[in-house]
Amino acid sequence: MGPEKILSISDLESAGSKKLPVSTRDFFNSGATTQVTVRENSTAYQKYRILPRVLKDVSNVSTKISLFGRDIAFPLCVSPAGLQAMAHPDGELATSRACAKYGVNMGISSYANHTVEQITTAGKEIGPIHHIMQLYSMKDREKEEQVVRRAEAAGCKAIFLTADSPVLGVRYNEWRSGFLPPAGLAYPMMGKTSEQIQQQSHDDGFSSFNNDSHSWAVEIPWLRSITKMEIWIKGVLTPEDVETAIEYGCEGVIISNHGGRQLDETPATIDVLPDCAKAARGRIRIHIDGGIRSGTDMFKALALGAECCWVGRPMLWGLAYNGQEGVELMLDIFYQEFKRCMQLAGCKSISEISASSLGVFRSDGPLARL
Ligand SMILES: Cc1cc2nc3c(=O)[nH]c(=O)nc-3n(C[C@H](O)[C@H](O)[C@H](O)COP(=O)(O)O)c2cc1C
Ligand SMILES: CC(C)CC(=O)C(=O)O
Repeated sequence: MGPEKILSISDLESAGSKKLPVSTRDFFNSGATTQVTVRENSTAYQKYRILPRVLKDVSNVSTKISLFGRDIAFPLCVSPAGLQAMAHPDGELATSRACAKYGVNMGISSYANHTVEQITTAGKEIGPIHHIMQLYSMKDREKEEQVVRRAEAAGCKAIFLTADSPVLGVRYNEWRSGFLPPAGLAYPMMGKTSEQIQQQSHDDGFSSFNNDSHSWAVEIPWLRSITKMEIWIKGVLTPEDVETAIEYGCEGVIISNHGGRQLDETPATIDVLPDCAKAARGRIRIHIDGGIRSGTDMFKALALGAECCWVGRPMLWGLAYNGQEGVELMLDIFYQEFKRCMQLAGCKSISEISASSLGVFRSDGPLARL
């Protein structure tokens, strides 16, 4: 595909973004207001440095972790992101096939351009894969219940309840470039078309169907009453909310600020991860997304207490670059970098990655141990 050499996720970002019209590129790549959080999600990783242990036998490294009762190839999955047909006509089908080929799991957005049945089938035709279904609390409870029931029937293992989006973030870049969901696209899980979404007010758009009076006390018991799937909360940034998720019996949380697309000036997810992991004390699964762009970022997130990393935009760049093959390339870059990082840091298995592998820069002083 083209003369470019795509070696890193940053190379893929350039090559994939180049293929997109400006308004689509802005919709995918940018975030809320001044985009402090979008930037910091990635740059915050530079506070941390890896302290390798040397002269260790790393000839047989295992990168596997177990998730939803099955080993996945390495601790990276693809976050639920809507409108993947805008990046490539095959959209979520291509993503699902690439994830299955690579042995990792995939999140399906409620605003996918294909149905949950089509997406899960596309992946399973290639190889073993688990999917999770992302859900917004909706004003239309019947519709919400339908999404949950279809996801469960299609074999999804968990609901990721997106808790950070009672209303949409303030997205100047998108609004300046006049982004509108493209005519002709459908959102079959929501039973909507782009044309119907375009009729909502400009700053509500997609989120006009979300329930802004949602609450822990209503949503979680209701979900439990209608499904046996695991319930995870996506969009947690504080130890307090980790504790609440435990109280409500949730199986996991995604430490996430929605890739900086919702509330700007929330902290980088890597910066709140240690406190959240400490609060969890092993009572709930802690995963993370936002700004993860390399194998060393993944290593740092695991060292600071995450069990698994999820990525959104890198998948969209891969799709835009070359459909399914582009997403496979994205996964391959992360896998090779992560495995090589483990070997060079002297870690033979995931359980050997810990805070003792990291140093941190505090103010202007020398590198400090964690
Ligand atoms: C274009 C786009 C669409 C997204 N759509 C959804 C969505 O429908 N539901 C959701 O919970 N998160 C959505 N997200 C957020 C991702 O699930 C994820 O939290 C975020 O992309 C992670 O940050 P990263 O892109 O820096 O890896 C979307 C993100 C992007 C970039
Ligand atoms: C379907 C949209 C609400 C997706 C999006 O822009 C987001 O979740 O950030």
